[in-house]
Amino acid sequence: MAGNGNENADGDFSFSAAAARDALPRITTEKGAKSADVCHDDTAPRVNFQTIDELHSLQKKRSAPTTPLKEGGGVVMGTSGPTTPSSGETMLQSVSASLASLTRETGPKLIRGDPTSAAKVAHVPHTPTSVPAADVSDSGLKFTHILHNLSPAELYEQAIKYEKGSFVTSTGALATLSGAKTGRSPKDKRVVKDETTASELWWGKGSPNIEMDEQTFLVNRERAVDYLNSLDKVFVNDQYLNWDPENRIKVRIVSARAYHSLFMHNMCIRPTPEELENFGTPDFTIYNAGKFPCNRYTHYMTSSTSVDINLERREMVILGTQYAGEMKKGLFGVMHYLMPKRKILSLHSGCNMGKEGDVALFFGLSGTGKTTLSTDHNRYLIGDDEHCWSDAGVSNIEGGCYAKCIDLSREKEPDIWNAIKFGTVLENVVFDEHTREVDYNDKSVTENTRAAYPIEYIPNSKIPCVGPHPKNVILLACDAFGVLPPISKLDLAQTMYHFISGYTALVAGTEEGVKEPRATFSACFGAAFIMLHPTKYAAMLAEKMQAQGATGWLVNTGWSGGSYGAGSRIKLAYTRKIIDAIHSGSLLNATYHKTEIFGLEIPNEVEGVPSEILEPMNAWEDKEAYKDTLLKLAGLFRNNFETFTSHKIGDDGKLTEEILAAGPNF
Ligand SMILES: Nc1ncnc2c1ncn2[C@@H]1O[C@H](COP(=O)(O)OP(=O)(O)O)[C@@H](O)[C@H]1O
Ligand SMILES: C=C(OP(=O)(O)O)C(=O)O
Ligand SMILES: [Ca+2]
Ligand SMILES: [Mn+2]
Repeated sequence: MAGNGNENADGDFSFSAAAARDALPRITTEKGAKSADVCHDDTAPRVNFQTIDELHSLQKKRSAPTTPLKEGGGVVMGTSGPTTPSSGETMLQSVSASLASLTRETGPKLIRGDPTSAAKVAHVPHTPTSVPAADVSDSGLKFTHILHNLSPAELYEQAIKYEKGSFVTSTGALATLSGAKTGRSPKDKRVVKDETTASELWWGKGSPNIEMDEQTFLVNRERAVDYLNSLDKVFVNDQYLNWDPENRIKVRIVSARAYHSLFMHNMCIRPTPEELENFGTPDFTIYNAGKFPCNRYTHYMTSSTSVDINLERREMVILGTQYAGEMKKGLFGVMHYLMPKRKILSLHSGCNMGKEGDVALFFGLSGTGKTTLSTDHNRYLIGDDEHCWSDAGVSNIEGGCYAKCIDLSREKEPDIWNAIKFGTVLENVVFDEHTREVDYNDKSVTENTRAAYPIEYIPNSKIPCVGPHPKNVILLACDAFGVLPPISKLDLAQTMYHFISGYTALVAGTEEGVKEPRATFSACFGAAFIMLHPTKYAAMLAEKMQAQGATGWLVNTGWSGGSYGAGSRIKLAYTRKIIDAIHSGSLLNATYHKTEIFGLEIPNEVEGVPSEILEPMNAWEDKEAYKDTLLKLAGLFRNNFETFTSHKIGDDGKLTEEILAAGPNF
C-alpha cells in the first residue's frame, strides 16, 4: 500500500516527515540512492530510439512493397516523368490519365500517400510543366494525394479521422452514414445514347436506360473530375469483377471518401499484390463525386443527383449521391452489357452449391431474400447478388456481399451476423453511443440499413467463387398480396413467364421514396440493371436451363393468410425448409396439385412446413377476399406482360407461344 511517508527507504524520494496536515506533502529527493536499486530505472540498457519520432518510426514496418516508395517517402507524378518509371510511378501516371481534364489536356500532379504524412514529400523536386503558364489554372498547380488500394485498417483510420459519422461498432465494423441518400436513385440514372447504343440497348417504356447525349456526359464528367482534383486527396481502388478468369474485368474506382473505398474493397474482387503491380489500364472507371451535386441547369438533369454511364468511354460518373450501392449496381449494369456480347448470361441472383456440387440460383428483386437464402450454413456460398452463367458454369461477379440488416438477428441469420466484424462497412445503422452495440431494429436513419463484407467472411464461402451449371433456378417473389403459394414448381415456359414478369412487392428502402411494400414488375428480376431487351436475357436463360435440365421454382417469401397489413410474412424458418426440400431433390418427387388462374403446381407436403400454408386460400379466413385479390394480381400480371407479347423469345416460335400461355388464365 502506498503510504504518505518515507516508508520506502531505498526509494529515490520520500515525503517530508514534517508534512503539515493540511498542506500537500513536500517531496524531497534523496541524495546518493544507487541506480541499481531504484524501481524507476531510466538508465536501463539503451533502446533503438532517442526521440519520440524515432520511437514512432519503429512502430511501422515497411510492408512488402508493391510499389517501392522513393527516397523522401513520396512518388511525384510530374509532366515529364523519370526515365525508368517504377511501378508506383506507372500507377500514378495511369491515375493521372484517369483524372485528366478533357479541356486542359494534362492530368493532375499526384503524390502517393496521405497529405498529413507529407512533410517529407515537400522535398521531392517538382518538374515544371511544359504547358504555357497562361493555361495553367490553380488546380493545375496543386498536388492531389492518391490513396491507392489502402488496407481496411488504413481506411478505418481515414474514415474516423476525416468523415463525420464514422465509428467502430462493438464487433469491430465501421459504422458510416451515406448522407441524404440511403438508397439507389433509379430515376437519376442516365446512359449515353450514341449510334451504337441506340440500336443495341433497350430504350423506351419500361427500360431503365434514360438517355443522355455524349456532350452532357462530358459536362458531368468534367464536373466530377474537377471536384475530385480540387480535393487534397482521393481514394483509388484498382480491382476486378468476375471470378471467371477468362472474363475478368479490371475496374478503377476514384472516390472522395474512405467509406466508398472500403465498400468497393469489400464488394469487388481484391487483387493480389502481384496482380496489383501489373494492373495496367482499367477496363472501366468510376468517378464517384457523390458529395458534389450535378448542375440542374445541365441538359437532361432533373434533380441534383446524376448517375451516368458511358459505355463507349467505359466510364461512370456519380454526382449528388453518396449511397455506395450505386457503384456496385452501376458496374452490374455494365456487366449486363459486356457479358451477353460474349454469349454469357448475367444474372441478378444469389448462388450457392451443395456438398454434391448441386448449384442453385436465387433470382429476386431487392429484399426478396437472395442474400438471406443463398447464405446457408449447409451449403457453399458462391455469391449473394450478381453472377454470370457461361458455357463453363457459374461465376460470381463480385468479391463481397451486401446484406440488408434491418431486424437482423443472430438466431435467424447467424452467418450474416458473424460477418459483421472488423473490415465490414455498416451503413446507416443506429448504435449505443457508449457500448457501440448496434440496434438492428432501429429505422431512425433508414429502413435500408446494410452491411458490406468480403465474401470470405462467410465461413462456407466457395473460393474461387465459381461452380458448375445450376440444377435449380429459384425465382423469389415477396408477394405483398399474399396470394402466391409459398412454393410452386414451374415448367420452362412458366419459368420464362415469371422471369420476364419479375413480380414482387418492392419492400421499402432500397430505392428512394418507397415507404410501403408496393406491387411491382421488374423484368428479369432486375430491370433497373439490364441494358438489353429483357427477352434477350430470357432467351439465353431458356437455352441454358433446357441444355442443363434445370428445374424452375417460384418461392413466395412475402405474405400469407392475407395481404400486407392483414396477413403476416411467411416465417423465414419455413422458407428455409422449402429451400432445403428443393436442394435435396425431395420436392422433385412430391405430389402436386394445380392452382386456378395462375396454373401453379403446389406440393401437397413439404417436410417441416405446416401443410395449411402451402395452399394460400387455406391460410385466408375470408375466401372471397382471397379470390378478389388473386384476380386483381392476375390482372396486374396480364397488363404488365402486354408490352412483351409482340416479342419472340429465341428462335423458337413454339416456346414464345408457350410462354404467352403460361400467364394467368381468367
Ligand atoms: N420468409 C422469408 N424469406 C426470406 N427473407 C425473409 C423472410 N422473412 C423475412 N425475411 C427478411 O427479408 C429480407 C430479405 O433481404 P435480402 O436477403 O437482403 O434480399 P435481397 O438480397 O434479395 O435484396 C431479410 O432482411 C430477411 O431477414
Ligand atoms: C443493393 C441492391 O441490391 P439488393 O437489394 O438486391 O441486395 C440494390 O438493389 O440497390
Ligand atoms: Ca437488387
Ligand atoms: Mn442482396
